[in-house]
Amino acid sequence: MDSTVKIKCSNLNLFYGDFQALHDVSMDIEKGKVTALIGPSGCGKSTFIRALNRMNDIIDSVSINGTIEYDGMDIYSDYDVIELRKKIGMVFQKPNPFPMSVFDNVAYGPRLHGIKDKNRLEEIVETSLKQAAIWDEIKDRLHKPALGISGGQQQRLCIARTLAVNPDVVLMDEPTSALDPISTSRIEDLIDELKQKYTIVIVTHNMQQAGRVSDYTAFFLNGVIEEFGTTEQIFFKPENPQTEAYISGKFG
Ligand SMILES: Nc1ncnc2c1ncn2[C@@H]1O[C@H](COP(=O)(O)OP(=O)(O)OP(=O)(O)O)[C@@H](O)[C@H]1O
Repeated sequence: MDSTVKIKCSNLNLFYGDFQALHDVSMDIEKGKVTALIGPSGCGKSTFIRALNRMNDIIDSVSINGTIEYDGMDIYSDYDVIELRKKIGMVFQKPNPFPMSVFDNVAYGPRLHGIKDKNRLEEIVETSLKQAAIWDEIKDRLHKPALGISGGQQQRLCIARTLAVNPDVVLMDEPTSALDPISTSRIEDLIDELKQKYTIVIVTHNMQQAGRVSDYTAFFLNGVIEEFGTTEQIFFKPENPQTEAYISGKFG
């Protein structure tokens, strides 16, 4: 496998019962870059991003064929799902902190993976909150309930919680759709910083956001990748008329 490819998806078909939600999807996700998934509602973006860390496994009706390789290993046959989700973390559309303190939210994953030493946990919590650009705002409220902080802070806390288990890839499914413009802009700045260390895949409905944060963009339509390329090419020189129509706001 090409060493710049972090995740290689080949001829992926995904079904919910009889309904086929993804058709023959192939995509190379490049290491250390941000890849945006765009397309109208119901075109399969969330289904695809959830396939990358096997979040669809929890849905009984789902069946999949094709392959997804992460660092050259098949995620469906070579990985234990817990280990896979540690390496490929996920941030959801709505901030979903656990009903516990800020500290315990971030320490949750490391504890689950066997870290018990108090000093080590404190170190991880601080580093993760710093990486998620929320430490300064929250450092005096570490032992307060996470549900009591603002929505934008909760989403950065959820990013910190994802980073605390030292992932390699971070999947973000519309991470700013529930946030105000200032919180959105903070998360976008954060994505820019995080890509120095992580490979990021982001689903977004916001075209400006895709343009601002991503290096590569995939345009999905009816469960098919209509076009995939550098964000610059997709936005300024789309080859497919459907991509052009979507980007210029003619549908979706
Ligand atoms: N659990 C499920 N069971 C059955 N069908 C589903 C399930 N989840 C999604 N689908 C269907 O699969 C298709 C793709 O849905 P998906 O959520 O992946 O689209 P999307 O592009 O992320 O949409 P949106 O932008 O609205 O979030 C849709 O037709 C949807 O109704």
